[in-house]
Amino acid sequence: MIIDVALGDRSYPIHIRPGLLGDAAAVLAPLARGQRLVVVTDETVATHHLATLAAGLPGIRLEPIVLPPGEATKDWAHLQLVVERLLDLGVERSDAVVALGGGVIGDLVGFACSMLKRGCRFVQVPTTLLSHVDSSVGGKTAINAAAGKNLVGAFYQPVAVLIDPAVLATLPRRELMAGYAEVAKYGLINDAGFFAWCEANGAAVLAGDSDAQIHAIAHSCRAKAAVVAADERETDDVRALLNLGHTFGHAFEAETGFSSRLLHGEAVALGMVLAHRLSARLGLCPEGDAARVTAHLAGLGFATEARDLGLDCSAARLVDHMKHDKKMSAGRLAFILTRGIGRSFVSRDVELAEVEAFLAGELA
Ligand SMILES: O=C(O)C(=O)C[C@@H](O)[C@H](O)[C@H](O)COP(=O)(O)O
Repeated sequence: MIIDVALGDRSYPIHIRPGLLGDAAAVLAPLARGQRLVVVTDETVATHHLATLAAGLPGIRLEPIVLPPGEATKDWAHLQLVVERLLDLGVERSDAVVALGGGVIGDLVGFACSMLKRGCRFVQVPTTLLSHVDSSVGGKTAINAAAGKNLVGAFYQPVAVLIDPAVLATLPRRELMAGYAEVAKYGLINDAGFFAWCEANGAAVLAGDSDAQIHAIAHSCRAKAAVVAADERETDDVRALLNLGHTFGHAFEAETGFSSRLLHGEAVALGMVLAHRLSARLGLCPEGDAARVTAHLAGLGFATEARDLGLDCSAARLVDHMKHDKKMSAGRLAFILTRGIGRSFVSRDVELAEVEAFLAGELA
């Protein structure tokens, strides 16, 4: 299956097929210069998948750059390391660097490629559910800064995305769940029918049912491709909807120091619950819809209560993190709220004092 991300002369295909990782020559061989491909990955992914990728590319020499796994790798030091290695390897603008891994690798490598010689090509080969359905598509590349998540980066599109859903078989359940939060997000943003599908099939996705996983991936990629085609650089209040749950989520992640104590998807799941509850408190969203979101995510095992995270922080401190949000403009935060399931919108009317009072109640 191929889904197009329609962006004029920067359009690219998302290929989705079980087994694709070990059979990628049709897409990757034409991108190899001098029968060589530079692949940036992490230690865990290299163990599981590098040999499979190589086996499907006979006659092509893979030049791996292997980084430590985890969110901490998405920093200045590793960005510099990747850029310097790519320069040492003589990567040219027309070369295509392969980003093999989850969101950390995809975001970091995409950003490195955006600046290498003012831009070389790159291919996303995502290996987690989260990167299949979200971070590999749309060209948001970034590293984290001391002030917050993804605060330094560029919009920079890959030339292709290769998704092999079979790789999910080796993904720990916790990582699968983190990705599932972003799947459910597409239903909550603007597709109540898909959220109903998630309620019926979410457990199957997490149990490894391949038909359910492929449906979830393909539906999510189509949804994200449509949003990105409509508002590539988040200027028209369309792409910003993909940040549903992220304003709360990024604040929680900042509070844990972007550690594995709280995965991005776990933070987003809780953030989506809170966005619905805050919307209900503001009289925008039916209480029943907020309760339905909580029930679905809690039923799958997500933490849906901020107080259960065991964070030793005040509501004021979380709101301070939110002040670094990229959606701040003229001192006001663009917050993704909702009028109900599938009815999210961008609001600039939310007072941070109101958010703080709401969070204080959630943390108590
Ligand atoms: O692609 C986008 O646009 C998104 O907002 C998708 C998000 O799910 C993703 O986590 C993104 O990296 C967050 O972006 P940020 O700009 O809020 O840091």
